[in-house]
Amino acid sequence: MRKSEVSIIGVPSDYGQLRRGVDMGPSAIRYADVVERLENLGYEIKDEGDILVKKGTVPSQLGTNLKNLKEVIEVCTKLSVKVQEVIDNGRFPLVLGGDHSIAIGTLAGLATKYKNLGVIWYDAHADINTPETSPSGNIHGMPLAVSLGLGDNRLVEIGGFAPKIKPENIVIIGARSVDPGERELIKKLGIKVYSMHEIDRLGMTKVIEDTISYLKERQVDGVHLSLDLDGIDPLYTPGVGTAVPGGITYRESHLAMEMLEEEGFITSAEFVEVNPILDERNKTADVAVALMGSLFGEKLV
Ligand SMILES: NC(=[NH2+])NCCC[C@H](N)C(=O)O
Ligand SMILES: [Mn+2]
Ligand SMILES: [Mn+2]
Repeated sequence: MRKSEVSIIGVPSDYGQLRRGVDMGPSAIRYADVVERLENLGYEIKDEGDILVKKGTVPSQLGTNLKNLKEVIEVCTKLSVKVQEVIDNGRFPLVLGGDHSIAIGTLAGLATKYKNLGVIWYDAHADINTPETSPSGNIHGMPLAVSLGLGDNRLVEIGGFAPKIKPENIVIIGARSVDPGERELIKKLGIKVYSMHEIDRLGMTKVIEDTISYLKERQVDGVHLSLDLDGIDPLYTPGVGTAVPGGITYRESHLAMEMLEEEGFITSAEFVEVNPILDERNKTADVAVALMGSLFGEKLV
């Protein structure tokens, strides 16, 4: 990790999907002692509090099939400004979700600072649906597409410019539930995917080694880790809204985080989709914080 000053940004939004409770993710992660965990590793932690997310609004679709579009735009716009501010202050942004739609805001903020940003998308899903291909209308299934400049213009134009990222700078790890339209787009754009098949065949060590050299070849000027807790097998992280069996193990995930830390090129991170209502005794938030420990250099000896 390059920076020793870390800012935690909570984003208590559940507007990107329809299962209530994921808005309590930031509280659950704080309750799992994220601040203490990282402080013990020698980091200077500033909890920036939560982005203001208006609750109890009447859901508006603004004439599309996208659910809660207006709310998602509001949240992501505020988040993008906050992320920029944190980077301007020379700090590492650590974003706590919230559902995965918030990545639209995180990436919009990052893209104002990094012109050739690499993105590691650790997830059971590809989250690269457009309004045309989405089976659900849920915006948490769309953040990669939006950040590539595809989809509803009001999302694409958040921050006033598009696209935020390049297809060749994305690596998806852990995919095992990909919609037909997403598959087509991934092929068309040539996006690098390590699905569960490749993780099984190559092993996580090789997957992360290859990911690192792939992104280095692209000469990225920063690497954002977007970690959806549903990338991990629901045995370990049951508290997620769209669980898919057959996922990455707890050990493999720690290994991945440790290897990324050793390389030292992760420049921002977000941990999303922790839903305490669906969880068992805060298990999923505990895993999230344990993985953050490894990502920030926790070692046994
Ligand atoms: N971030 C997530 N958990 N995304 C799940 C997306 C599920 C499905 N592909 C959809 O578009 O609705
Ligand atoms: Mn997912
Ligand atoms: Mn996701």
